[in-house]
Amino acid sequence: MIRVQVPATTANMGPGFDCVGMALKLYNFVEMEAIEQGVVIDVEGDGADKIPRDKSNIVYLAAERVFKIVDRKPAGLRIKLTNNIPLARGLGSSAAATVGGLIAANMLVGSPLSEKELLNVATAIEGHPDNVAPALLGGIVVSAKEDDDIKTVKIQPPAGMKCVVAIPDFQLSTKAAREVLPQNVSMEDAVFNLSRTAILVAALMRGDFDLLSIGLDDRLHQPYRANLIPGMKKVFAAAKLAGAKGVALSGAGPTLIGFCDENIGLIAKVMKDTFAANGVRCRVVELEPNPVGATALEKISL
Ligand SMILES: Nc1ncnc2c1ncn2[C@@H]1O[C@H](COP(=O)(O)OP(=O)(O)OP(=O)(O)O)[C@@H](O)[C@H]1O
Ligand SMILES: N[C@@H](CCO)C(=O)O
Repeated sequence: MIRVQVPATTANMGPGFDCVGMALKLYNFVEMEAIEQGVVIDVEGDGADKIPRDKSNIVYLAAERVFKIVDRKPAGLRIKLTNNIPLARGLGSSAAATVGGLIAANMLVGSPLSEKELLNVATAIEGHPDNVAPALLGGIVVSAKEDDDIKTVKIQPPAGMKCVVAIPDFQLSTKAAREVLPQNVSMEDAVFNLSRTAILVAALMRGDFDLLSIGLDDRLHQPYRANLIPGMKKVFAAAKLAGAKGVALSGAGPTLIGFCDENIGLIAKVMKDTFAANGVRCRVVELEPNPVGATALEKISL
């Protein structure tokens, strides 16, 4: 039986749309074993009542992808999912499921695929690398797609960086949050995001939290998604007033994330209160950046 732990991730980090993401210390677990026949899927935890237990399950689909690539397949498969990452909230639940399925299936057939190959397959499944790369590699990962090959640069999260996430009680699928984005953007907005992404990466590498305020600014996706998340701009403003060094939409939302080095309790409170004042109930959780990516916890040969 294979057991894999996969971290949650916060993608984009403001301007780094589809190319920057960071792993967080919150985990899903994927267990997988070969059985004599059939497909058995058990799900516990977040979304257990919503996640399919048949061959449309994305963990199963990821496993099938590996079996097809390596042309080796167990007769039957048992999968158990234990989920702590909230579903469709912007914390990389689908990336964790995909990465967990790929790693477990690869191990089940003797690990023929390298980490790099798994990353390329994971990105092909997800459509963009910003969640799957940090889910697999840990830390903060900047990714660039070169055809089907993903180039990555991993940055260790700066010492002392803390995160607070405000997770609304409604779901927002990535698909829906991408449908509101424009097909084209102006040169001015493109340059705005280029400069902010460069500053973001410099700030993270230097551990310069004061640069985060400008480095998390974005014009490519957050302004368009604001209408889907009541109170988003007000929560951003309140968190900054309370001491957050920067704030962003986590992934495709609706979760909002604040970055700080102090005052985390106050920032968490104002984010929750400001969401509530705008009619959104949310759960606020303090989460640390995670230097470590997906990890195989044990491999037991039966
Ligand atoms: N553990 C899981 N097992 C099977 N399917 C899952 C699992 N976790 C998520 N999913 C599927 O992925 C969907 C959510 O993916 P989506 O990309 O919309 O959001 P997200 O990954 O949580 O957020 P984001 O990509 O913005 O960080 C769920 O509705 C479900 O269909
Ligand atoms: N970069 C993606 C992350 C969510 O999957 C987006 O913002 O749509």
